[in-house]
Amino acid sequence: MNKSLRKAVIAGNWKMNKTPTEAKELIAAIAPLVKDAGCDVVACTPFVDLSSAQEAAEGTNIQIGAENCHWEKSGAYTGEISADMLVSMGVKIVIIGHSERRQYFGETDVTVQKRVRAALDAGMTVILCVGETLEQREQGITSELVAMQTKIALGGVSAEELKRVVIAYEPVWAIGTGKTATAEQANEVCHTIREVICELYGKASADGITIQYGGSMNAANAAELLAQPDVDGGLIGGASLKPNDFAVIVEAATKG
Ligand SMILES: O=C(CO)COP(=O)(O)O
Repeated sequence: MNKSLRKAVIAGNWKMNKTPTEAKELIAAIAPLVKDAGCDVVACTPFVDLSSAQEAAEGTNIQIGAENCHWEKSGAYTGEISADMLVSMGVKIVIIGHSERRQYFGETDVTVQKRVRAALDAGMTVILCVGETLEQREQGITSELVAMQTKIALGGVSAEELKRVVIAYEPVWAIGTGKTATAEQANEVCHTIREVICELYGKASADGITIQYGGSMNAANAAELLAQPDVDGGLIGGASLKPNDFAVIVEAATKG
């Protein structure tokens, strides 16, 4: 299907950056630069920044999202935040399964699946992250690995629910390293993910799902990555903290 019929989504992942006051300033700086965006624009912020970011985003086309959520609705889970809590404050988008969660906080494919379930049950849209390490790429198992991560994460997700899932392909070796996948590498894996979706849900779902690339996407390389036929957007770390760079990426998605 023609890529232009799919929704392009550029999402910032602020990671553990910015205080609430700084969040407000950053959203205020980004908003005028992206107001004419021809794609969805999202900023996923630390939990403590959500309120101030939402306040600053009011009346703009920027949607505010979270970076994680727990799979239970409530309970004895010290330090955790549930999807219902996010929804109660008007947050409708959440990143699940980011490689930094997998790498540093014991996230597994199974816990990713549980979090996806909880977020969808709460009515949220999920940005599901998958991607291989350098070692896995060198072993030649990228396709199998990414297919497996995708299949497990989406276990039990219906075709209807899938409409609220965006998949972000983020090669671990390209995150925060300045090392970007080539446009061909990015497209190849995004295409593989689309084939997995086709296998699981059929062609209409595969044609309709938004698949992002993430990993050192910046103002200089965004246009080439976003022009690829299977790359429908980006999940942006470092460059999402720089208003002008982020705006250039949004502009590239509008054209791509
Ligand atoms: O992890 C990422 C987005 O989720 C990518 O981070 P960088 O853009 O800083 O490489």
